[in-house]
Amino acid sequence: MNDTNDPDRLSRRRFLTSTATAVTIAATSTAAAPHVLAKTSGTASSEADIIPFWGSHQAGIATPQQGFVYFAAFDLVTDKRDDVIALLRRWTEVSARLTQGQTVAPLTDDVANPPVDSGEAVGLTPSRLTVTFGFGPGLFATSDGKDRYGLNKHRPEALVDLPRFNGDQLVPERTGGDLCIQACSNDPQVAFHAVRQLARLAYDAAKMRWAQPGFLAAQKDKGTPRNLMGFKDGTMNPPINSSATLDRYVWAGDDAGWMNHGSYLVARPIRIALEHWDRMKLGFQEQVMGRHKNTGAPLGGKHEKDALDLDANDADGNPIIPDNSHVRLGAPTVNDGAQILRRSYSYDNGLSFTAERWPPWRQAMEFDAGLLFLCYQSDPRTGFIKIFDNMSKFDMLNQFVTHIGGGVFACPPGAKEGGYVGQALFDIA
Ligand SMILES: C=CC1=C(C)c2cc3[nH]c(cc4nc(cc5[nH]c(cc1n2)c(C)c5CCC(=O)O)C(CCC(=O)O)=C4C)c(C)c3C=C
Ligand SMILES: [Fe+2]
Repeated sequence: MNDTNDPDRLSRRRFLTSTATAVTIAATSTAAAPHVLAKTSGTASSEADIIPFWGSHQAGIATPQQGFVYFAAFDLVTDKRDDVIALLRRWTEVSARLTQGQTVAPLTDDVANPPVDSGEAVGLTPSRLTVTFGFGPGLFATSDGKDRYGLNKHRPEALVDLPRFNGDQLVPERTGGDLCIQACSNDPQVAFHAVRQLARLAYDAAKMRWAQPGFLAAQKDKGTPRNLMGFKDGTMNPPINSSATLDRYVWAGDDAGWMNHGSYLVARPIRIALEHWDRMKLGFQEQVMGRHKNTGAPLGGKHEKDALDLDANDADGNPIIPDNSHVRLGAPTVNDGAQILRRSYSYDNGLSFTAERWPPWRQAMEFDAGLLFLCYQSDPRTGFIKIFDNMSKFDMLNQFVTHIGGGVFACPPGAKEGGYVGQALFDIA
């Protein structure tokens, strides 16, 4: 297809000319939102619907979790460093607009060209849209002895390739990626729209590799949301309103060079054998998790926020919170103090044919559903890897869950207005 007939190229040209003048975004409210908002309605963007895009940290990490995510990983298909820079600039400018409730570029009446924006978010509020970018190991790789983008020596030490964990069944088509985008919003159509526009604007520089939408139901009492296993999930997350805690466990520090104020994301789609889980007795489900299902309290406790008593034994001398329960294996005290900021979403991909691995060895269409596990940390070696190494070997939960893909990504610091996400990396290199 020649340049004149390729609609993507035409809209790229129009996009580049229109954004040269169009993008000036004012900083807006920083008002804190309650955890997981219900979907908002109305057409006018109010300050409460807008999360500032520009800032020292990228939004979407220590931001109160929105109701929906659309996560996508991309492969870079260009061999030119300048194309990567242009892509990141374009993605940054457009994301800043979308998070303010604007279209990709001002809409026009030009009927001779594809629209500059696909349009499904027109009339919707941004609903606290955040767009968060990450860089996978492939951005820093060498290929055929050639440093792909001249970034090899700037690959952060913390951006390690994840080891193969016990039980991993990673599908290549749902694993890895040179770049990733996590779009979160209280409106699923807004989150989808954001990734759709950015994927389109990647043109010949990057192609989508895998994607996963997810949801997180708001509780009526604004309490901790429940995952598809029916348990409150997120109770013991480090508090996002404590900057000292975030500095310690989530943000990369002064010694991280261009990643200072950034964070590392580990993303893992985890399929849950819901049909199998639903046949388990309530008492056993609670032993697996180490918490009561109804209240979310740790076994032996009464209230959700009660501290785990890992030393408490029952009358027979057995630990009340079992040795191989999920929460014991995740607790900081058994992981040299390790903590991660979990930002996971349930997912539902419909049904798929499944041959069960347990009696009565049913073969049937089953829910292809689970948890898109997303966690942020200052260093995956002392965060996810430290905790999950043990979990993957001993956790009773492993009878019900399978890690089927994922990746690790360095999420750079936030961009200054007029700059682009990841600029500090390209400016030094
Ligand atoms: C480090 C990796 C972890 C994976 C993978 C993981 C998967 C996973 N978790 C749940 C449900 C719950 N997790 C809970 C607590 C919890 N989970 C992890 C880590 C991983 N989970 C940690 C570090 C913790 C906190 C432990 C603690 O400090 O007590 C809970 C309990 C409530 C809570 O604190 O959030 C639930 C429920 C599922 C279903 C799942 C995979 C599908
Ligand atoms: Fe967990």
